Amino acid sequence: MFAVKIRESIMIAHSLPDPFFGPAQHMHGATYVVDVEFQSATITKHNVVIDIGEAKTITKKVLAELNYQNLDEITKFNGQLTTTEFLAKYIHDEIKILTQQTFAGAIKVCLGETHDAWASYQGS
Ligand SMILES: Nc1nc2c(c(=O)[nH]1)N=C([C@H](O)[C@H](O)COP(=O)(O)OP(=O)(O)OP(=O)(O)O)CN2
Repeated sequence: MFAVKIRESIMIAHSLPDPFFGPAQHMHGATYVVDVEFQSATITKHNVVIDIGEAKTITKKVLAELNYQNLDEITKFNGQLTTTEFLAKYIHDEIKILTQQTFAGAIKVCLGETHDAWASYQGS
């Protein structure tokens, strides 16, 4: 299996309004390190999984909607607990849509929320 991984980061604010999350029920900030891995059993005629420039451009486009935002104010997240797992899948799904013409492999999105905690979503 081949893979290309790129890294970006975003800063957001949000709350997780459920007693399950203890103090994180209240508004707080997070800086996520966002790792996006493009996986493929084959490589193209140019011997790449995906052009790294394209991978970064598309990832930045998806993240731009979230960066410096209060996620509680984003209408499409209404009623959702915007956990790291939820955001990893959301970012995955958006990147998948934007790469549907150019990349047929699997995508894994891993969000590092602190130096010692991560969550990820891997598509098929
Ligand atoms: N599986 C997840 N668990 C938690 C998430 C998450 O996104 N996925 N998010 C949070 C909070 O947003 C925040 O990042 C951390 O909150 P905090 O209560 O300080 O963290 P801990 O649960 O690690 O710490 P304890 O205070 O020991 O409970 C929380 N969990």
